[in-house]
Amino acid sequence: MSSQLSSLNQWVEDVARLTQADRVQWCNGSEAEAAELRKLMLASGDLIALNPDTHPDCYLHRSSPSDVARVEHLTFVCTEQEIDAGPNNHWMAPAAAHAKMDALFEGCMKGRTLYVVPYCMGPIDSPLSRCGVEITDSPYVVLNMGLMTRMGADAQARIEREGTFVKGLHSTGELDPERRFIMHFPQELSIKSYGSGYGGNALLGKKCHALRIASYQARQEGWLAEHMLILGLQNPKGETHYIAAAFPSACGKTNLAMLIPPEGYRQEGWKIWTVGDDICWMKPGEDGRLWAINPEAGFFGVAPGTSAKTNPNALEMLNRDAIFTNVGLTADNQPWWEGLPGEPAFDWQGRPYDPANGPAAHPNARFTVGAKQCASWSHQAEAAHGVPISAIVFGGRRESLLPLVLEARDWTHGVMLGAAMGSETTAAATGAVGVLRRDPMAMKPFCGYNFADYFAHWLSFDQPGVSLPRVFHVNWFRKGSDGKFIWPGFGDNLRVLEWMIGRVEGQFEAKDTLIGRLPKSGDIRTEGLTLPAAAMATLFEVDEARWDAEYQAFGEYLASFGERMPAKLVDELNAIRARLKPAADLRKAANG
Ligand SMILES: Nc1nc2c(ncn2[C@@H]2O[C@H](COP(=O)(O)OP(=O)(O)OP(=O)(O)O)[C@@H](O)[C@H]2O)c(=O)[nH]1
Ligand SMILES: O=C([O-])CC(=O)C(=O)O
Ligand SMILES: [Mn+2]
Repeated sequence: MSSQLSSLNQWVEDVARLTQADRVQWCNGSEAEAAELRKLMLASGDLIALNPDTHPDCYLHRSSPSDVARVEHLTFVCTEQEIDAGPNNHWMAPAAAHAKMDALFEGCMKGRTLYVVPYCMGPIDSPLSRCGVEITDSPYVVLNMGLMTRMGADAQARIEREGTFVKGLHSTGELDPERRFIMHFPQELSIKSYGSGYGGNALLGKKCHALRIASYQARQEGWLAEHMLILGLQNPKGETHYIAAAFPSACGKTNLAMLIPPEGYRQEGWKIWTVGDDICWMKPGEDGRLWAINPEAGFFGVAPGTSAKTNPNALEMLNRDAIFTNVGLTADNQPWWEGLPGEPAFDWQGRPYDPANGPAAHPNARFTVGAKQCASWSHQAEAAHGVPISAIVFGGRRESLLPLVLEARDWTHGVMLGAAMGSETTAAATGAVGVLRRDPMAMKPFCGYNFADYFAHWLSFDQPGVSLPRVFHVNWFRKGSDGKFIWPGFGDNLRVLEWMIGRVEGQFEAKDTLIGRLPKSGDIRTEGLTLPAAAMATLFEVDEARWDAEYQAFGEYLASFGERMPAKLVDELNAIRARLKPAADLRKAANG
């Protein structure tokens, strides 16, 4: 027996003893295994079969009402030194965290089955991929990991060959919010999660491994683990450019990744290919470009708002072999959420629908589905070497200030634009919704180490001989004085992607401004849109005084990290501020 196998076996044995599980089941990822689990869950009521005529092999799962989103206040990064986790993370000393968690795990699987779930994040034969094993007592987690990762025998074989793997230990426990913690030990490549059965808290391959642990590893090994979608944009000449985009949770990654071009663009031959919708691992290749893989094999997407109008590709892939979590039901047992036609009969908690109780679907209701069911799924998503990235896009949900699109002058400025990201909060995490918060690179909840070191890591990619992607910032969410979104968004976002790729190919000039490069009037095509007269002007308005205030706050944020913050980033910001201030004063005097 290889030593890896024995270390895996040893760990499983130790956990089985600690948790006092009734039985241990090694998962091989077969269809028979999944069918057996579904049968078990249908019998226990953990799954409800949906209408077999409209939704064959589709199921509904209802979470405990107090367990419907990620819990950032209960999520910890446990490095030896607190400063390595940084002010951007909650921290606990590893020894204290292990003691706390092991006390919770002690005897917690009595009467339950312990599932051993080996998985590979990324194509099974890719050097960019990394493996892990999740131990869980939740069959829901096993089913979801089966859809979201390359799970089972092949992954186990790679682990036995390779040696290192991330150890993730999970129990739903009693689903008591007072006994719930998500702990990360990046220096040990391990995760302990207790008391939640929900998505990002429980499917440990996703946010816990592929972002928090992987970002830490990536820094040491010279790559990047990011909260980004990856799409291929094919132009009428048949050439495909790949774009990676970071938007915070519930800010449009899945929608952009599956975009269907507006009618006129379709006729010209434009097409979007989906490589990933949530996570991107990228590394400089021998040619100096960044090459990216999607470590996931499925989609765990936000259901509400998904419709034939906003995301037809997603809707179409959800009518078979899918799991729905916390959606409503129609009278004939179809899944229902706000944004779909028809009427709900039951809400996400199984109560007869009553608008007085709020929406029928929980705002963070999700679907889980294998990626291959997506009509726009890219053949390149399985490529071991990944895809070359031409453009990196940052974006947030901002009702004012941020223009529709902005291009960075160079890599350092691009890193600054990413670091300066802010977004209004959404239902993807528990807490108030719609509050502006800083969310650098959409990684605030997911970076497994000190943001100051993270920004330095990003800056370090600018080396002689590299050809880094161009960097952009977008905002689909700017609102007019009527309180409505100005930009139509969704499919029409292609118009903005077209401009970006035009910039990459040297087809368009841009307008240099104090905050970055903006499109020249007319370069973003608006034919076929019915926009209010001044819409484009409003979308690109630059208010120097408000930018100065924004960047003053950003400067204070950077300063809050102290000495560790790279001077290069601070200098970049200060150089911009030095020009903004006089411009703001000048404008004030002119208006004055
Ligand atoms: N106005 C507007 N809303 C959008 C646009 N794209 C997405 N949305 C809305 O944003 C919400 C979330 O979109 P998703 O694409 O699921 O977000 P995500 O970034 O993939 O979310 P996570 O899975 O949580 O990481 C949905 O309610 C969408 O309808 C857009 O271009 N304009
Ligand atoms: O992690 C989750 O639960 C879902 C998700 O993609 C996010 O919140 O960004
Ligand atoms: Mn996400």
